[in-house]
Amino acid sequence: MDNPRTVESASTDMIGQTPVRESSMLADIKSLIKVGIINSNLITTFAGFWLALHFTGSSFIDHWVTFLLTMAGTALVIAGGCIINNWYDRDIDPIMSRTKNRPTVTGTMSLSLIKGLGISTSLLGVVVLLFTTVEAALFGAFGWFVYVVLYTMWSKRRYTINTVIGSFSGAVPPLIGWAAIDPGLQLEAIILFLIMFIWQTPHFLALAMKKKEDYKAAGIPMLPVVHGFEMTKRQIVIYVACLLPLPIYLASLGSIFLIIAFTLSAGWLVLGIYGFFMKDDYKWATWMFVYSLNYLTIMFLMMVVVTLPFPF
Ligand code: HEM
Ligand SMILES: CC(C)=CCC/C(C)=C/CC/C(C)=C/COP(=O)(O)OP(=O)(O)O
Repeated sequence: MDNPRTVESASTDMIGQTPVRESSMLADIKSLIKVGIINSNLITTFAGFWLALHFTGSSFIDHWVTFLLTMAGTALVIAGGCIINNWYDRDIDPIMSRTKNRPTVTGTMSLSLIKGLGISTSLLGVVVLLFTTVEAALFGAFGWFVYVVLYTMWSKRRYTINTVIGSFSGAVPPLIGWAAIDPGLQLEAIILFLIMFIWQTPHFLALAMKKKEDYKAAGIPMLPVVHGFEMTKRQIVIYVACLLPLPIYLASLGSIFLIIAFTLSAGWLVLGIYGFFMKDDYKWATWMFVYSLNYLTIMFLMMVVVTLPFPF
């Protein structure tokens, strides 16, 4: 599994000195597991879990242990995948300003410890999910395999469709949450998967535009590096437009949700099209990236809010 372009050890620098970095172990761990991405993925996992309760007429109180196992198991599987992703990318992360302070680069944690942590955390996560349903554990293992093997080790460094491949993994957490309650899934579960699958490309391509020079220096064939900004902006707008009709399939969540969902999607599309008239592509890409995070949070939290049992 070793990466041929591996830095033998990040624990010492060129003259054998261990680089010292003013950062706590906690900061290193948070950076290693990509805590920001985990937190957001747990929102979509919980939305899947909650809507499965809603559509099967089950009560949260009767499933609070399953809830804890689902959230813990999913967090562990994603954390394990992110740790191994960082371990594998230790040769390119020093080149990119965004990733050069990770412990896999600075050497504040040993690479063997990081590799062991990644494998054990991943395995623990799948085992914990097995205590919910086998299907939830299988979805977790699938998402891990796509992220670590098909995205990180295979497509990320070779093809511009790496983002599409990675999107299969990022769209899995809502299915983990749903399958923990209802292993057979329902149409609504597939719609959650599709929203996440489509959302990730504009989310990431906006970031890839901002970090184009970093990715170019690291030799990563992200779309803006290979095909430039105009093609990337067109792809972003097409993907955002594809999000527009999806809430129709969640009409059973009621008119308040539909109005909010359409407004969110239409707003993102208008901002996307505005990008063809803006002079500052970097400012536009920043707006699109920030909008993507708010879109995700509001959309999935609203799915829970509109299905809360009243009175609370
Ligand atoms: C193809 C799939 C995806 C790619 C390539 C991708 C890529 C990235 C990258 C490179 C960053 C910057 C992280 C950093 O600078 O450390 C980021 C940030 C972020 N991503 Fe994504 N991401 C993807 C999917 C997702 C998914 C599925 C979620 C949540 C459900 C998500 C949520 C976030 C959040 C919340 C941030 C900002 C917080 C942070 O920087 O830690 N991403 N993404
Ligand atoms: C069940 C399961 C494991 C789901 C995966 C959820 C998840 C981590 C989604 C994000 C996918 C992704 C491609 C992140 C960016 O990695 P990157 O290597 O491009 O980011 P980097 O450059 O910041 O390291």
